[in-house]
Amino acid sequence: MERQPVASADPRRVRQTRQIPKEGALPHEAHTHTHDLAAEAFEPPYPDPAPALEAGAGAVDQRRVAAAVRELLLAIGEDPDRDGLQGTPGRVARAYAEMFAGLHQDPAEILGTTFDIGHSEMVLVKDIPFYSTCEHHLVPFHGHAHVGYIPGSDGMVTGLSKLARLVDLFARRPQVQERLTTQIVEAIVEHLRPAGVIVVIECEHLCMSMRGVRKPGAKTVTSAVRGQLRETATRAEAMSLILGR
Ligand SMILES: Nc1nc2c(ncn2[C@@H]2O[C@H](COP(=O)(O)OP(=O)(O)OP(=O)(O)O)[C@@H](O)[C@H]2O)c(=O)[nH]1
Ligand SMILES: [Zn+2]
Repeated sequence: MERQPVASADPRRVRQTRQIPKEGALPHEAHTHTHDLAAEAFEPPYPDPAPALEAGAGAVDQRRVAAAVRELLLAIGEDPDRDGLQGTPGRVARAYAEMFAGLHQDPAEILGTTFDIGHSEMVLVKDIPFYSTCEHHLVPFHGHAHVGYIPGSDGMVTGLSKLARLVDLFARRPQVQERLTTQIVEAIVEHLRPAGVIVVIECEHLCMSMRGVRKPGAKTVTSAVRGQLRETATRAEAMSLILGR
């Protein structure tokens, strides 16, 4: 399979990697390297840039991510050259390419598939699982999205899977839950021109569970509503469908 081009590495990073001080280095850094650290940072196993799993992944500079992860490991007092960590910068780079692919995707491409079936009642896809990354701590937040809309007067609907793809597109970015919620709503308003839209998101934020305030299980619920779904009766119908498990 043909690999996606990866943006060229920033030469400043190469120099920076070369200048890792040896004097005063931690004990694990004391052993002699028989090869250039910079070259090592850009060769397999760090990184072996992943083929783009999906649109957008190829636009993440995996070589630069790998070099940064190597620095991060050194900064926390680890030895990036020990068994077990040698492939880690490359792995993280490949994972980040996937986790942040949404930065480089266009919602218009997802919502371009529409069908004129003359449907004018609410369509709701609920319990869409997703994983995102908290932009404050770069740890995951995850949960479920519920996406509903009432088609516009032209009766145009989109494919059901496209609503789930739209959630992933915005989730695969450094995010806060509130922005994730409104971006999904705004994309549907812009591209489907519906009569109404509702998005409800329920999440657990690992930055609140595993560190900091340490409240595992606490759920954050956000909603964004536009058009006819702001009206009391239609909103209540949508909420009862969402909450009815
Ligand atoms: N509104 C909002 N806040 C978030 C989200 N994700 C994380 N946060 C919060 O961002 C805040 C960052 O607060 P800071 O005081 O700058 O960072 P901190 O010292 O690490 O805060 P603590 O998490 O309380 O330890 C925290 O209260 C997080 O709970 C989100 O999606 N939306
Ligand atoms: Zn956080």
